[in-house]
Amino acid sequence: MEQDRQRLPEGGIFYELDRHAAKVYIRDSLVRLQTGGPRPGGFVMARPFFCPGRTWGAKGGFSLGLFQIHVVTDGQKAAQELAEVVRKVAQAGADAVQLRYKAAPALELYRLAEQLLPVLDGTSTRLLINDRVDVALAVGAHGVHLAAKSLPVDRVRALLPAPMVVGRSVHSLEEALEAQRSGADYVTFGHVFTTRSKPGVPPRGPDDLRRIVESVDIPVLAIGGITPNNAAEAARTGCAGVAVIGAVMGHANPGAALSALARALEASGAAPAHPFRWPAS
Ligand SMILES: Cc1ncc(COP(=O)(O)OP(=O)(O)O)c(N)n1
Ligand SMILES: Cc1ncsc1CCOP(=O)(O)O
Ligand SMILES: [Mg+2]
Repeated sequence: MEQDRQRLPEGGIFYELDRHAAKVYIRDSLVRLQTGGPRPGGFVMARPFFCPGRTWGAKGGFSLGLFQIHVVTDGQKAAQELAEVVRKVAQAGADAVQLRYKAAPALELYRLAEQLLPVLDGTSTRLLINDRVDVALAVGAHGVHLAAKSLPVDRVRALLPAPMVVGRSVHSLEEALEAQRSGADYVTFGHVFTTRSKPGVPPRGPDDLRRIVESVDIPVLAIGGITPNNAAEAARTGCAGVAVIGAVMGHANPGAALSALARALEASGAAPAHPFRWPAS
């Protein structure tokens, strides 16, 4: 942040930040304001590139970058193609890529993760590993996402250093409360909307998502059938963001798909009830 500073004639300092640094700065400042933490050191101005004519902040809609977008891999892509998609979504500002490849042996998952970490270098996108705590630790990922049949959250929390996050998929209020009691940093609830990943299974819907958001004190991500068309509806439940497979991994232009989701979340005018906070690494 230091290298691009200029003193303004009006007083104050102008920092030209790249897109990721700006997003992280704005988001952290807003979280601090929302949660009563120390106030940000500077006045933050954001140019609303996606919403011309709208002045953010005027009506409490200043929520740029508060919503998480986690891209979950679909386990179908070859390593080279996966790395390319990950590069694109990281450049577009994805908060996390979750490597989910349930059929892969540990070594294959490890090699994939090892290949993805340098792709994320210099971006604000974190790497999470689905289920395999050993792989997450061995490769130095930013955290682990636990499934219903994964190891218990409290045992995993005890194994991982504090900067590594532990997330857990939940499918009911009881599971969400249990995950919170056990020390999960966040939970994911779904499937919220109809999704090809769960053919024939009725979605749980945004009302159930809202009940969970209102019952726990940790961030809740929405998953299942999330697209730019329904992301705002999810955001209005107070969830902390979304996790997606198809809308991004299945898109011909994953970067553009990620940006479309981000625009839809921000344009909802909603803010997370419990914003997601990544530990300092
Ligand atoms: C962020 C996120 N949320 C939910 C899931 C789904 O979890 P899954 O790996 O399918 O595990 P269970 O549904 O069996 O608990 C995910 N992978 N990521
Ligand atoms: C892994 C998982 N868990 C609940 S829904 C889902 C799949 C989400 O995929 P999509 O974003 O394509 O609906
Ligand atoms: Mg599942």
